[in-house]
Amino acid sequence: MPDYLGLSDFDHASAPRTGVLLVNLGTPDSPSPGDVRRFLAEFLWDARVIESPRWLWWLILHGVILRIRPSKSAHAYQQIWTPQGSPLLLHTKALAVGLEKELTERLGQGRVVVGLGMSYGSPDIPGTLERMHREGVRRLIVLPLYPQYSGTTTASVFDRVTRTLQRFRWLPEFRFITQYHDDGAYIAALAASIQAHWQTHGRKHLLFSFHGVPRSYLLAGDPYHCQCLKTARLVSERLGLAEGDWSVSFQSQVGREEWLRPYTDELLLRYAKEGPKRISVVCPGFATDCLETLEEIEIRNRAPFLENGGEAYDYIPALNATPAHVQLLADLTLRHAQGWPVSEVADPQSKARAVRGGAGR
Ligand SMILES: C=CC1=C(C)c2cc3[nH]c(cc4nc(cc5[nH]c(cc1n2)c(C)c5CCC(=O)O)C(CCC(=O)O)=C4C)c(C)c3C=C
Ligand SMILES: [Fe+2]
Ligand SMILES: [Fe+2]
Repeated sequence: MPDYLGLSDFDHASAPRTGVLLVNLGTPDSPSPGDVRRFLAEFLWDARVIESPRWLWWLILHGVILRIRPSKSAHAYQQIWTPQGSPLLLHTKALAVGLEKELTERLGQGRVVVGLGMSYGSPDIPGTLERMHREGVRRLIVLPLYPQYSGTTTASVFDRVTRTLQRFRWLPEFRFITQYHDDGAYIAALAASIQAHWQTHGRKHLLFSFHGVPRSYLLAGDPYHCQCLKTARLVSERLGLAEGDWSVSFQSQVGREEWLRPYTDELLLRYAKEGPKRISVVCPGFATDCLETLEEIEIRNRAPFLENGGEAYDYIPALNATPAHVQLLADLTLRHAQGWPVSEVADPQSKARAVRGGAGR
């Protein structure tokens, strides 16, 4: 018999609340090889991330990758780990706290709950959704923190959320934000953060580096590549950049398959030798700083660039929990909540009815 999750102690006088589930990729519990291995085993087993035939991929993953990669990645994580934990988790938590505060100021105390879930690792999506359900969330907006849609990330969030909701007896109304790559406030926030960075560090050639995906996913219809290019173009236009002042590349390739090109590390080496020799790198696809920005971009790519003829290299931080980021996500969320009675209050009569006549709602 199915055992659906229900609320047998439901308080009929409680007001329905709107919930926002913020989702990010996830991160290991610690930078130890064991914890990194557990994280990679979950992440890289996701068929949205690696589309190879399951049996073949299982052999490669367990026979090769999980024997080699965890210690290499653990070393990288150790370089960016903070006393409070993983940067990705810290920034995403701060963003969730900021968003709940902002939405509470706009909608009123107790109307909205912001939960945080990670696709892989903790806090996990099922645990957070169950908590939000118990806290009275009857309308749910899921906001994956991926401005550009990709099957590898956004759709993976959808799979996890809907798999969890399939176990619920009482489903919330449900909206899912698939992307915000050309949202005006997102573009403006990126442009303002680049402008502010240049005011202190000087203006340079702007390289937009996005996380890569296998090129075969683009050819199969994933819109990610187009959305990355559009984000970069809109930010450049907003900054008033000329064509030669900016470029786009893709980072973090894994394996031997062809990924989206040009590759960030190769392009930087070419720029170091041939120019432009003064570069600012920005990574608009990452809502928060993480291993891929702090280790790969800020640390790992710097020395090869400067040792091969590059003259200046800076990394412009992600939007993280800045007020501009909180505001734009609050605007985005409320736009997607349109038509919902977010100011709905508890029905004072309903408890009496419930006590007298059973389920009186
Ligand atoms: C192997 C396939 C991978 C695909 C496809 C992929 C797509 C993808 N990833 C992000 C965002 C992040 N990825 C991060 C780490 C990371 N990514 C992969 C592999 C793929 N990503 C690996 C193996 C790792 C772990 C680190 C490593 O071993 O290199 C992170 C950072 C996590 C952290 O803890 O800080 C993010 C964020 C996007 C946006 C994306 C496709 C669009
Ligand atoms: Fe990744
Ligand atoms: Fe395209």
